[in-house]
Amino acid sequence: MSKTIYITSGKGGTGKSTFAANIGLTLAYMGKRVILLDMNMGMRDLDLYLGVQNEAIFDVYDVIMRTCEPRDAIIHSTFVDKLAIIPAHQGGNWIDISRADIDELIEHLKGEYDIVIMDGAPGINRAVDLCHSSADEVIIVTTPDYSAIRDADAIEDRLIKNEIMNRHYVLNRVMPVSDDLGCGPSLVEIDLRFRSQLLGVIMEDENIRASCNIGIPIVAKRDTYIARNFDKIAERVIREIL
Ligand SMILES: Nc1ncnc2c1ncn2[C@@H]1O[C@H](COP(=O)(O)OP(=O)(O)OP(=O)(O)O)[C@@H](O)[C@H]1O
Repeated sequence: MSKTIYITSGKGGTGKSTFAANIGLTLAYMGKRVILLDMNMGMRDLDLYLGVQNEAIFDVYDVIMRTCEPRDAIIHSTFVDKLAIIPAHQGGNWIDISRADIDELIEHLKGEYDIVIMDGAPGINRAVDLCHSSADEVIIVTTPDYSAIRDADAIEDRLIKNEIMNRHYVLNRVMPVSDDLGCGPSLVEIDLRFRSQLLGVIMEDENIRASCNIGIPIVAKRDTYIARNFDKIAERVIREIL
């Protein structure tokens, strides 16, 4: 059965799009048919991270506004044929979009893909409310900073209020030294605070930042510790979410 995952965060820049691109590609390498929807209207990055920015003609907003058919906006990844993406609009207006519009698009895509991954906007806003209600599962991406965790708490509160019970979180940009220096919360402290299940931990790594800049997701390099870590996270997605 096909599933929809919504990726969100409290604070901006925690690594949602980086995570979406890499987990999407990893799941596609594992044989799943995956489509990534960039729902961060006006702030699109996912097409850049997958190196398809020059192929984008139509986008999610065009599909929802019926300017084009979904197939016209779908871009196929060059890394593996089971991965596709619909980019976000550079402008667009969430006021024009209803929950029914998003549900209709997702239902259509679920007919052709095993997993629909929505890469969302940070913070609490109309976009988040509309998208997370249409998802089977929400993944919160946070960094191990007190500010990011406090903002992630606020997102969790909102999800709980809206009765979104299927929730995981990913801890991204972890630097081992911060524990030793006592200048950040420990992983145990963070896990105790979350009311969602831990899906995975990703280290701060310059190679991840560089891979975003060149449009080649880091997991495309299969023989790295980062690709092996994403394999483990993807196996957990398959076991606990799909
Ligand atoms: N584990 C990591 N190690 C190093 N750099 C990272 C890591 N994860 C993400 N980054 C970098 O952090 C920056 C922000 O990442 P990204 O765009 O994925 O965040 P985002 O949460 O989607 O942002 P926004 O809230 O604006 O949508 C990018 O430059 C990315 O390369």
